[in-house]
Amino acid sequence: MSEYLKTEKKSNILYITIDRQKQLNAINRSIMDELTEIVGSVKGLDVKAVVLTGAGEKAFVAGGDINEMKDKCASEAKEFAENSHKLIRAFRECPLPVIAAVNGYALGGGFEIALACDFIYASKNALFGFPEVKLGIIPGFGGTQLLSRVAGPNVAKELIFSGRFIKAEEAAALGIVNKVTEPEELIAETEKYIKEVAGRGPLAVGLAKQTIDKGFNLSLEEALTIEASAFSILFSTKDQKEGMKAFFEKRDPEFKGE
Ligand SMILES: C/C=C/C(=O)SCCNC(=O)CCNC(=O)[C@H](O)C(C)(C)COP(=O)(O)OP(=O)(O)OC[C@H]1O[C@@H](n2cnc3c(N)ncnc32)[C@H](O)[C@@H]1OP(=O)(O)O
Repeated sequence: MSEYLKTEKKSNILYITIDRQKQLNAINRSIMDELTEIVGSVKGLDVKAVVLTGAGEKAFVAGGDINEMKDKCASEAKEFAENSHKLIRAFRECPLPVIAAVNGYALGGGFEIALACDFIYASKNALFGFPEVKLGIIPGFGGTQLLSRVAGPNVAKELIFSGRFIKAEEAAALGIVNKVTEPEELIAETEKYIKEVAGRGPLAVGLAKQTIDKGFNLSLEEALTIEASAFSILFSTKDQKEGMKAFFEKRDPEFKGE
């Protein structure tokens, strides 16, 4: 594994920490590829959620590695951007909730990988922005599309055209961040949420994620078809029988993910 990626399994959670603090956790190609591989292989692990975070207090990720990008020609840049999109797909296909716990700078590619997660919890000291236009480029790890989908094209245009940084509270007001915490409470608050989800039916959580993501860009009619199909699949699981039985027996369900 890359010296810049740390993984730890703790209380039902897989923590992935980007740890390249001298460069404010800027991500290069090998970090991106390994991150994609790790997220793509969580299925076999006995965990309920994935938390992606940055080491240290200063940055989540201060962007794609500018040093690595500076001499690329157009075709190399295209390949680089397309490769990074594999990470977005890996996050989407992961059957578990993937939460970005953002501390400090989440800029450019860092903001993009946070947006590629299911949602973002951020500490008060987090700063989000797309400074790419200051470098003469645009976001290329999916940011133009992901931010538009999360906060609307008008917000995406305002932030991307200017390269302006926004604080966690403003990002929350725009619907980009789900929760703002004190810096020292970021991980504890994220864990509190995951503890809540851990008691729910894992197949239901995974299918809810897929249904929301798949349906989001379709017409309402097409999306409702996907929902009906996912809903019906759950009725052939033991978890559904257990969940409803437990309701009438006035006890907590014991889901097995079957
Ligand atoms: C498709 C994706 C595209 C992209 O993501 S493009 C990149 C988008 N991100 C940026 O443009 C942000 C670049 N970084 C900054 O503007 C600044 O940093 C900060 C405002 C985040 C922090 O400033 P300060 O506190 O003064 O720290 P410092 O001395 O600039 O940074 C510490 C070291 O970290 C390196 N570094 C920071 N960000 C990146 C990066 N994105 N790529 C490569 N290196 C980076 C610096 O160069 C420096 O290194 P040294 O100590 O050797 O001078």
